[in-house]
Amino acid sequence: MTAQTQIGTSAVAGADARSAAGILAGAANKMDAKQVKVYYGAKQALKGIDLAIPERQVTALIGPSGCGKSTFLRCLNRMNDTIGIARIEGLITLDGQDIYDREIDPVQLRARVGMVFQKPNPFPKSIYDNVSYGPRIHGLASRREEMDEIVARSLQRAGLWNEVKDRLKEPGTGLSGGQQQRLCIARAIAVSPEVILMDEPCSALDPIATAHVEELIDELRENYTIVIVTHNMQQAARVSQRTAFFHLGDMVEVGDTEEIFTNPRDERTQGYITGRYG
Ligand SMILES: Nc1ncnc2c1ncn2[C@@H]1O[C@H](COP(=O)(O)OP(=O)(O)OP(=O)(O)O)[C@@H](O)[C@H]1O
Repeated sequence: MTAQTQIGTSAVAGADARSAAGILAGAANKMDAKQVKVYYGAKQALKGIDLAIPERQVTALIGPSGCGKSTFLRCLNRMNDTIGIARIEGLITLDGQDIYDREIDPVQLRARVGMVFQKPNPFPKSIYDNVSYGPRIHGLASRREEMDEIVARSLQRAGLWNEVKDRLKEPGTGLSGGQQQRLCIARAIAVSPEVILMDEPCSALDPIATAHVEELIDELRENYTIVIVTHNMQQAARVSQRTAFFHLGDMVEVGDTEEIFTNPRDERTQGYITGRYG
């Protein structure tokens, strides 16, 4: 990252920086973004985002279409590296370590910072193979029984085990949309990530499947740090403890979700959450 030296090591910042970022006392920051700017060619999509991601909480990113939420999310596990014209400046740390450091292998990083996409995207493989794929390439199981154990545990954690335990050899693509999304969550969990990024994970799901995934997100935060992009304000209010409001490439404000929804400081946030625009 080019701007790293100017910015210095912020890492898991001290109490002052933490309170400046609005983080509750006592909650450690799992990730920290300082002055993150993203350009797609000549177009600037993020204008210098400062945002701390507290550990074992759900942080929701909200804001009107095109404001840069997905771009920011993709910075957190270097998915933007795969977009040729994307250029990133600033500093992002995971447990205090610069994730854009030359020493960091993006594949290993993405095992620690997993991602669930908007449209469920199971591989054209069996349910079992969908979940075992990551552990296999990362060498997490040496024997078949160990892999069976990882697959079962991941599907249980994703709330899907009871529905699929008798059909693990069937294709993942044969499941319903909501089940496919939980399969993708199981696949993300299988490599034991520390952070899970979710980009509008319920937008392709019906209300019942959405409720299922929301319950799951609530359970997962016991063990994982979660960042979710959502257009659904009720969803942000239901599942997250922290909410950050993005607007035209800026992060306008961040705070406790309840505070953001009941007492926003900035009139742009207020306009958005009351439906005046977006
Ligand atoms: N791959 C890309 N190439 C060029 N421009 C892009 C690319 N991805 C995003 N952008 C642009 O960057 C800006 C931010 O897009 P981004 O998808 O991050 O916004 P968003 O807030 O997630 O939007 P939405 O809610 O509609 O998904 C937009 O102007 C978008 O057109």
